[in-house]
Amino acid sequence: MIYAQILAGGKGTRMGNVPMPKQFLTLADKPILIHTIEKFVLESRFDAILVVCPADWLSHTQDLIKKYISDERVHVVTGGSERNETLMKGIEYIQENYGSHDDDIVVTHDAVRPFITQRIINDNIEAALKHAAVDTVVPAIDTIVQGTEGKIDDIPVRSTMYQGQTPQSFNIKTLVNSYNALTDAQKATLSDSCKICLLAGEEVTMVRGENYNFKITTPYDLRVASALVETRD
Ligand SMILES: Nc1ccn([C@@H]2O[C@H](COP(=O)(O)OP(=O)(O)OP(=O)(O)O)[C@@H](O)[C@H]2O)c(=O)n1
Ligand SMILES: O=P(O)(O)OC[C@@H](O)[C@@H](O)[C@@H](O)CO
Repeated sequence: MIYAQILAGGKGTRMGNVPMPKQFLTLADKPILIHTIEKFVLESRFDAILVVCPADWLSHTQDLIKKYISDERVHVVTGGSERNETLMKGIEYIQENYGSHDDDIVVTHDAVRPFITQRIINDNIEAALKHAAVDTVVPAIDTIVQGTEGKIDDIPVRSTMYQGQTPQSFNIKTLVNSYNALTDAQKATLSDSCKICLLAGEEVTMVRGENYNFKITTPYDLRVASALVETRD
């Protein structure tokens, strides 16, 4: 089975003083989350598409999906307090409702990356059918500087540096086994999901992202996203 999981369980604190978590803010004519779901329902190979949202936004999310999306594969699930807890809640839902098979894969995506393309989704599915873990990346444009307490520790060779995006896609069994093998201290250091597998010693394959597949994190990002939507319409 091939699943999609759209991670929409965050609060969007870096978006500042807005009335709702950023995934529900309007971009052009509809919520950011809906733009993202629309890209996923176009892919017919998904058996189910989970939208994992904050507990107190469950009925709002269900109402939005009723209004904008008519696809029976879409299900709304309650997320967790950390991003990877949200991911694992979605996996629990999959295993409880559809069972567990060795070749099951999941394509996970940030709800707040609405400019994902069909090419990126397709490349993730193809790669995850062959490899246990897959990340979507773009080559670093700026030089990456590593530092602590105001001083540079290292300036890695830029040609080996990438910026991680989503989707991040996994063989579900590998993901669950890797997550269960981590200590709480390791879990606390994670800023993405591919590192779950990396820390567990699994190989993680890269597929090409796009610069416009950026994450809407700050008010600046929302302005850029609004400008992009307008020029595309
Ligand atoms: N407990 C969480 C935290 C985050 N996310 C999702 O992960 C994606 C990327 O995370 P990020 O941009 O960090 O979102 P927030 O955690 O909402 O933002 P912030 O860190 O500014 O509060 C978002 O779609 C967000 O909804 C999630 O599903 N569950
Ligand atoms: O660290 P942040 O909370 O900004 O983002 C967490 C994830 O969303 C992020 O790691 C993926 O989008 C990959 O970059």
